[in-house]
Amino acid sequence: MAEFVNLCFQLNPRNEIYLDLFSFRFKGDDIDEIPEDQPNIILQKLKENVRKRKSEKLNKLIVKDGLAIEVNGKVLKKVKRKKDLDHTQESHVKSKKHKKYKEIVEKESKSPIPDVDDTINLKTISKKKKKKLKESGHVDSSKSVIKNKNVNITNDKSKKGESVELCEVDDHFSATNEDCSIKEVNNDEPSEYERENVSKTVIKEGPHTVGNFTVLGDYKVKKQVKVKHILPDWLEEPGIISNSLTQTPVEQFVGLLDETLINKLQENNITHFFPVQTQILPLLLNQITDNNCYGKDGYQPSDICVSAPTGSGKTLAFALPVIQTLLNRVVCRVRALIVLPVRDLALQVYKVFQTYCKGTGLRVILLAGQTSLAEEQESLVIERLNGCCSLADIVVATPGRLVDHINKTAGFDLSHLRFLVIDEADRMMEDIKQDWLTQVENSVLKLHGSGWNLVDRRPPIPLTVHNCSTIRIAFQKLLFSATLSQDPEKLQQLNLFQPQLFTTILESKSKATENLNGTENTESQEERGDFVGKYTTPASLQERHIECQAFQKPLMVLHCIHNLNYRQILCFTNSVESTHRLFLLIKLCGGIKVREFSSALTGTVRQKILNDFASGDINMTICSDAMARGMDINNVEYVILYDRPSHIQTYIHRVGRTARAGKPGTAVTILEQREVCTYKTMLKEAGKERFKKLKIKPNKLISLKPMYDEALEKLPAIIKAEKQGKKEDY
Ligand SMILES: Nc1ncnc2c1ncn2[C@@H]1O[C@H](COP(=O)(O)OP(=O)(O)OP(=O)(O)O)[C@@H](O)[C@H]1O
Repeated sequence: MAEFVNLCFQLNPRNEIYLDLFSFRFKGDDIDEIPEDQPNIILQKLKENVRKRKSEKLNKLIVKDGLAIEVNGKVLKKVKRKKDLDHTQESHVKSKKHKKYKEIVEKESKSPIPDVDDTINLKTISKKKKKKLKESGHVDSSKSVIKNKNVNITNDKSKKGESVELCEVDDHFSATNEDCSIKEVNNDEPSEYERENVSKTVIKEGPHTVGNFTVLGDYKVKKQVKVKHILPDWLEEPGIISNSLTQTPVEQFVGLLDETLINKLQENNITHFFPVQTQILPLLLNQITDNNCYGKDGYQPSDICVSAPTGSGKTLAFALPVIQTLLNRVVCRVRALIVLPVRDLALQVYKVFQTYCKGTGLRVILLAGQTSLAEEQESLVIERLNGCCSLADIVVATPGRLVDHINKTAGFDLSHLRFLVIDEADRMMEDIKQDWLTQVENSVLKLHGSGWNLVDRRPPIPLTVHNCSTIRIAFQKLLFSATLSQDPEKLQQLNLFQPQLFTTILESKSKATENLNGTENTESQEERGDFVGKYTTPASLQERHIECQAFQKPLMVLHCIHNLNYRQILCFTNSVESTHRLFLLIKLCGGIKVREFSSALTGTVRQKILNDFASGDINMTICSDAMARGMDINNVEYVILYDRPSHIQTYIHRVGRTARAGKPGTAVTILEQREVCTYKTMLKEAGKERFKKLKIKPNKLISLKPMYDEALEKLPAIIKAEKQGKKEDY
């Protein structure tokens, strides 16, 4: 019941209490009108709340910043500074209500409030009065001075941006003339937290007299709550990966990296390592033991989380250590599992593993629905006399197919898993709800045999001396993404063990850290908390935006193609439908080899489009977000964001299809006027403060208009025909 009463109060912002309960109806501030014989609990609560609110409001009878005054629930907009308020003593009106409130507040808060005699009450200056004053010439329209014998309010509008409006002052605008000691009456003692974290800045100017007039003091009370980032140490102090792709020669890794792998790198024209590789490779390679079952010195190795820009070479950063760790394996078992959100991506990573495993004897299998489940099962497990044997050392899979195999493939055994790599980890966390991770963990972390085990695979437990006494088979999770969430709550879902974070931070911050030469001060610590949830884009990426009206968006794409001569373009839309429509339109206009790429196409067709694009047979691909994440397409020079993405993560991944591996690239976002502000706010999340706008002269569009209009005319007929099943094969 009490909650219901509270609700009533919350619902009515003007402090008018409507309580229509048990057919009693109370309205307004007159709590004394509420009959005493009503249900006690309601009445008590009701009265209590009225008092509380009134006392709160009295507290707010304050000349606040810019003199925004709240009286009786009404916010009086801006009455300008105290110097504009020359109140006379004669304008002082003793307010009965004020007395009544004072009693209530004193009773409740036991803290004195200014005596009414010491206050100046600025009585109602209604709009009507204002009008009358205006009419009678008491108001100077240029300066909005209300001249009155007693009241003289000046609103100087001359200052730019300070709109001034005199509003109705209903009841009581009170302030003392003696010592200007209207203070916030604080009924509640500040809590421990408030004492520590809320700093109050009071800027106060005392009253002074000008002739017979007393000018009230103005003061501002600003409460500033210091929000402290309280993060676990591993998130608070990550390893920093440089955003500029400075390179370390591969030769420096001779001795650490197996010769076979160094040769393979050279075969693939990789002579230098990128920062993410320089950072992660030694860390993981140093954990390799003779028997790859165990971590270094028998300890369980830390899980690793990496957040580095798109195209910075994350795939090799996990592929090389995984392959090298497994090089000496004797029995073929599934020891590395790489999970990716979509099939195309899984296929891409599978190809990288195949390249570097060739000739090593390690077997890599793709479980992503490329072939039927039965075919995948055949390639995964073989039945021998002594039971099922694994045919794969490394499995690259999508979560759906992986779960299918865990549940349906006899002999698919993950109990020897050494690495679980989760690529595009933030996207994969969304799929956690599908429970794939629990299923994998259940398959991996089961006890070997029963009773006491010398080696076991229990879920991660706190690292204590006692827990270290049993040797554990190493099981390490490696998380990679360009937009890895650093939200501890989300990461918690992944059951990480002693995790370590490596992240790229915004340039200015890294410089600040560099300047400190490794010594930390308070400032750098504050900044450190700042990069949580912030993402970086490749240093070689140029970002632009075009502002236009909604109907002009296709014209802007045509402008990029025909006037700016953009080629090797990936153009992102927000849906499969708009991908198709835009594709038809661009195709009808001609002048460029264009294809569409979306989840509506089969895997084989999608692969063909990717290959054609990479070889230059196609100059433009219109796509949905199916291509936004992780896809490493050779040759992308321009990315056009035809529709504004709703999240910064989507933006980062889309624009990250170009400017990969240190190559130059340009991303252009087409925005409707109304979207510009949201776009800029979104980009500020990625630390972007400067926005470059592509200005397009109207006459540049005129030449494109006939072509565009003609295409638009033809479009409905084509779409209609398609709906009737007459789909043209492009
Ligand atoms: N050290 C290197 N030298 C030259 N090229 C490299 C190097 N490492 C990786 N690459 C190339 O850079 C491209 C991008 O690599 P990769 O796909 O691993 O990036 P990524 O960080 O995973 O990007 P995304 O976040 O978009 O998935 C690939 O074509 C890869 O072959």
